[in-house]
Amino acid sequence: MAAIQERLLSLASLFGTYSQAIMMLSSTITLAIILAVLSAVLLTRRHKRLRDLPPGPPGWPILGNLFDLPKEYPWIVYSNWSKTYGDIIFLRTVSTPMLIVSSSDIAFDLMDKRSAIYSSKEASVMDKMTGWEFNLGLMPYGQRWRNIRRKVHEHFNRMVTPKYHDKQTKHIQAFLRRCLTETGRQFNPSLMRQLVATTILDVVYGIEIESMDDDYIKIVVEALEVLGETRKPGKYWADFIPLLQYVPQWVPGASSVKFAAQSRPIVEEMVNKPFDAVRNEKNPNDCTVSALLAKIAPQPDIGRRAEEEVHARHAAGVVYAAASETTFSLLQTFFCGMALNPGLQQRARNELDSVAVFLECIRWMPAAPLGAPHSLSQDDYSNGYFIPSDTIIVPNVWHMLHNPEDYPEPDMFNPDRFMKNGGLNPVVRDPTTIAFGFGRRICPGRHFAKDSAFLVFASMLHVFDIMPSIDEGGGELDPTPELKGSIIAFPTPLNFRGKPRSEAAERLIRTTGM
Ligand code: HEM
Repeated sequence: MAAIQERLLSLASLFGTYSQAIMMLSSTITLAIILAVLSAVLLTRRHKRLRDLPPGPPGWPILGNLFDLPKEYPWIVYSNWSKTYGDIIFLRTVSTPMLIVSSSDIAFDLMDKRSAIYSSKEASVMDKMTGWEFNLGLMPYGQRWRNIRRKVHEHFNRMVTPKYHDKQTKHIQAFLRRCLTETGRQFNPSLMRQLVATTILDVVYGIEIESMDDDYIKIVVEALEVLGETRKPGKYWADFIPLLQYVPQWVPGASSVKFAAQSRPIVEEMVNKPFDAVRNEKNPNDCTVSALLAKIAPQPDIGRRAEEEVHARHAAGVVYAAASETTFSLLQTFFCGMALNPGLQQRARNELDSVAVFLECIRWMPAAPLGAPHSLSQDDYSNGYFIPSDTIIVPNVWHMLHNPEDYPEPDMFNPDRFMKNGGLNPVVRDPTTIAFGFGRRICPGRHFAKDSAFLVFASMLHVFDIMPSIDEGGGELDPTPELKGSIIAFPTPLNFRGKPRSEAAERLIRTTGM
């Protein structure tokens, strides 16, 4: 009897296992079918979405458009591509999708109106390796960005910047005196770099320097060269194959690692050296950093205070870096434009005309011809095209500012395009709404940059005539420049010189602000 019971039990258990197995099998099959259908649907949708990508050069398997990326004048190459592919061009470099936007309307639609999802940024592998990751302009959208941005905004918003006019004017007067020694055949552009660097060092760190050879100027120029170098398309492979960042320096071809190891100390010095000089000073001069530190000091929580100090360090560092070469480029453009248009200089002394001159300088040779890329944080559609999450959005600012529909004869330097009946023409698109970036990431230093430009324009034109430079035989050189560079671009060559307008003007320069 027991044996029968045992057989029955084992049969039952066998039957149970079998039925469980059947159930498991059938549920696995069902799951597999569901998964298969789901993935087929997803694949079809994905495929459809990939079919919906904006047009662009075809590229290679895996590497995508890596070899299509232009090494020189990318804004012109992208501008030419837009004639074939339209206002939005899709590219892919290995795994990074990129969208080149050539229309200002689309740029506003994406980065301004949809700024909730188009405001992030992503530091590249090379940015991280070279120490540039601290830069607000490369920081993902989030709390850290918000905190540092707030610090920059507090010290450079429209209401605050007039308080810097005295410092700006003092440095312009010193610049004009230095210009008196340089009124030969050709203007020395390093005088302008010195003006910009001394002003921003004084405003941000309260540090006053006299010579162009000063370390403080060298480090910012060199650190920005590092940034420009890493932006050269296809130059450092670690950006496309991140594993390369772990290759030891001695391995042949480890150029990304070698370059980063040389560059990092330069970038760190730019951020730390002037900041520590203020921090270690018992009675620092009135400046952005001393104000930031004074605000942090009462914070009781040590951890919070340390974090705030790092943010202050990075806020000051990014202003120092972001203001220097951009403003230098803008001033060079002004001098080229003036040398090309001697007749305009008399009029440009008038306030409204000087606004038109400023707008035309910003438009004609934009200091950041490809703006600064934004990153899209979720899938999106634009103009019927699919734009995948994490796409890098590159506004072709140069193309937008050279669009003949908005700006007829765009290659001409012609401030009159902004004037009508003795006033500013409201119909002409304001180039500052494009050249200073978009949406939540718009340049927070634009008011300071504008003030710097107006003060230099007015002071220079008051006492100097700007004219084409002359060669050894006394012949005039053509001051028409072309725009060259990378993340920041400059008019080149600089064929202009300055000459005091009169003896009285020269006396004024020598005696003012001494
Ligand atoms: C002619 C002068 C200047 C030009 C053309 C310029 C242009 C730009 C552009 C195109 C951006 C990127 C905006 C975007 O991502 O959409 C930017 C960002 C920035 N600029 Fe400027 N800029 C100039 C001067 C300055 C000055 C004088 C300062 C500081 C006082 C400054 C501080 C910054 C900072 C901190 C950012 C990063 C903002 C962020 O990502 O939130 N810039 N600038």
